[in-house]
Amino acid sequence: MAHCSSNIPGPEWREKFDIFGDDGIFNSDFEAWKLHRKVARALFSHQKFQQLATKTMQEITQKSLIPVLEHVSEQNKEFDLKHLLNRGTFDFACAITTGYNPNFLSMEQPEVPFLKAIDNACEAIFFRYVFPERLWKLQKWMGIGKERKLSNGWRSLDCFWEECLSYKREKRSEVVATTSKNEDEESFIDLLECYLSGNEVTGATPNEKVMRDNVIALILAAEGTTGITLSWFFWLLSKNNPLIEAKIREEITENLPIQPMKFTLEDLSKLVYLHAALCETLRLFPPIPFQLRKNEETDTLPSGHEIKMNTDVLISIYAIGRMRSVWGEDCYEFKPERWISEDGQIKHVPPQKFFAFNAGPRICPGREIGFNLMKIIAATVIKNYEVQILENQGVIPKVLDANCEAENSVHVEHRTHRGIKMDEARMELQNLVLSG
Ligand code: HEM
Repeated sequence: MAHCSSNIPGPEWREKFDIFGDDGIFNSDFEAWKLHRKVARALFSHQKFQQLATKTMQEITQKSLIPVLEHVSEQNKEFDLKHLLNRGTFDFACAITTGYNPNFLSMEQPEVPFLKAIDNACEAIFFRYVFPERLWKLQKWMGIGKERKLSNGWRSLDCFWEECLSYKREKRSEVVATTSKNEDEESFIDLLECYLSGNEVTGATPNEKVMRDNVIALILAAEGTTGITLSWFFWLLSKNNPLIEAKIREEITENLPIQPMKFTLEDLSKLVYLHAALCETLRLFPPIPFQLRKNEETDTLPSGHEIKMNTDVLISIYAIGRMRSVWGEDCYEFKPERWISEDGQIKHVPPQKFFAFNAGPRICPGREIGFNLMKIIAATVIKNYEVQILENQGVIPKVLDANCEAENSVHVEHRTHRGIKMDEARMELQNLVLSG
């Protein structure tokens, strides 16, 4: 197989995902990307960052999630779980990135323009892929349709960034002014703190655009993935055999302390069955359902297909998770057992097969943090509550409506279940879309 540079997003990707900025890890290539990648890895493995992540996870479950769930369960109220989980994971992502927990997961449920902006942006970006370039560029120029929503979303992201930066600067000047530093704050670092203090993790303070783009990228990377995976997880549990939920509950009872619900990372590592159920959720509903890459040189795929230079290669992660040839005849079934080896541990599945975290040089560096966060939230909910999904509401992944009426597939969240069980031929086709 010839040299393949398909880990490079390329200029078209950057143009379509412009809202996330040219100067962050998501949209950069080559040397610039290598530098951002090095920073991300150094930060995620830093002890003080990991302490911040663990402390934040505990705080969000104790001070925000449990009070809200107590309230709704006492009142026997129906509520939007996805909404709640997105807020919790957003608070988490914001705290580890900027040191600021906006407390959007609270009884008050304040408006979150950032989340709305992201939703609108994703809709508009999808539209940019589905419709001819000239059409969306015209809309952009005229400031109408989805492009208008996108530019409003852009303003919300920038406002949010300004808020985080002012908060951080104020905090830092308070610390300098009082000289009596708060022990807790002194012992943790977040990305913005590293940038502003010129910490060895990030090096000399970069310009504001680099900070903005990477802070937004990290918030998106952590929030947009974990919140939605947890929503699918609870939905799959309620739709499938109640024995799976019972098994998870039993595992939690056996391995986690009773009160208070304070888990260590070691406790979490004992939750093998829960881990397996989360992997199974990610296989069936990967929160990043496709990847687009640009080929720098003419290349040959393992299937024998030749792809010409500068070809867009669209890889459907969603389809790979549902192929019989990859996962077997039972590929549509929700079976945590497929992830557990004979000695009761999680099986190693190569990333080329389990693609939810990507594979190769751009593989997700936040996988462990993501699993820990999801395990804490899932364990807290399952141990204390029973989640019942309301009947008669269709649920379908937003960007994957098989019939692909663009308006509906992006606007409508609750619909009949059509489109999820697509046949394999269609999957194979979706798996590789080549355009010259
Ligand atoms: C369910 C959890 C998660 C899933 C399924 C997931 C999946 C992915 C995928 C598929 C990519 C590749 C995107 C691309 O190249 O287009 C990615 C990249 C990335 N993820 Fe995650 N992610 C998760 C959680 C997290 C968390 C919690 C963090 C941070 C704390 C994180 C940080 C990142 C970063 C920084 C990148 C960019 C890496 C690069 O371009 O080199 N992720 N993730």
